[in-house]
Amino acid sequence: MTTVVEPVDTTAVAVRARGLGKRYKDAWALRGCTFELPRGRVAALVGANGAGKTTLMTVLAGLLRADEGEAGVAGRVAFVSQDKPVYRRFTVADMLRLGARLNVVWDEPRARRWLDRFEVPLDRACGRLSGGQQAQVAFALAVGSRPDVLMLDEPLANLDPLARREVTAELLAEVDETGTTVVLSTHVVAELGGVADHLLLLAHGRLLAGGDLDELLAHHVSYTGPRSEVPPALGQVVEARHRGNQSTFLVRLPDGHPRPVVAGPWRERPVTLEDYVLAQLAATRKGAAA
Ligand SMILES: Nc1ncnc2c1ncn2[C@@H]1O[C@H](COP(=O)(O)OP(=O)(O)OP(=O)(O)O)[C@@H](O)[C@H]1O
Repeated sequence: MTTVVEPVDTTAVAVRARGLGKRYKDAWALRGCTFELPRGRVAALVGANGAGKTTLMTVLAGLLRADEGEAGVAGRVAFVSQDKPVYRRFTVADMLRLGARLNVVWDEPRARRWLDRFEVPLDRACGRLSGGQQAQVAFALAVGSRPDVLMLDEPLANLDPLARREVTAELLAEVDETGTTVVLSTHVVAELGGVADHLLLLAHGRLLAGGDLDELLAHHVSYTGPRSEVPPALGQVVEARHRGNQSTFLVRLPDGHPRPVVAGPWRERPVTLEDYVLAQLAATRKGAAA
């Protein structure tokens, strides 16, 4: 089977995958992956360990050949891998010079601004920087290359809580300023609220859910009430939790029905990204064990 990673020619779509699959020897790490990511979005790529996130990003970035299906990316891609490679003997300033030589497009002030923002010393050898500072060098090189699509594999790992918040804020500023599309894989789902506006959820190499985050969350609701085997309204139960006399259900509302109104003692609350992702991950883990 042939796999093509080719430029996407529509103006609205930044990344497209059609039936994308990748296997390592006989084991499929990614299978039947189909989605379109509109331009200018920040997509959270989430899934359990081994779900296929790194494989998907590496294939989309054109660094790994897929075994089936097609992938397309509009424009230039920058990919910051999980290990955030920097040359240990090079100073940060050397890395900037390298960025200028290796990239077709290079925006030095943009890269320097990122390093200044996170107080990374330009004259220090990368091997003498902390893990978080090395990550900042890798991000600075990526944003300096002015990509159309920026792929970040676990950008928040190694960063302290304040740096995590600041990095996500900077990424949003990048998107606003340049229209860059961002795909970021992460396990730190709680910190993506207000950052990601699109979700790609992988489980066992398959795309379990994908699409506009607001739309997806608006189709789900959480009910808490007296212990019960069933929720108080129609819908597909994504997750049921029972503790003592209390039950909590995360429910996907049926399409084409008006939103149900539930009466006391049941309480209804909107579903957050973290609720949704944790419920989906728990469901796939139970499914796998069954
Ligand atoms: N080079 C490789 N050779 C063989 N199998 C691999 C290789 N790389 C990944 N895999 C397997 O492919 C599957 C998907 O791995 P991948 O690294 O894409 O997952 P991930 O979602 O990024 O995981 P994590 O959250 O732990 O980083 C896993 O089962 C993994 O063991």
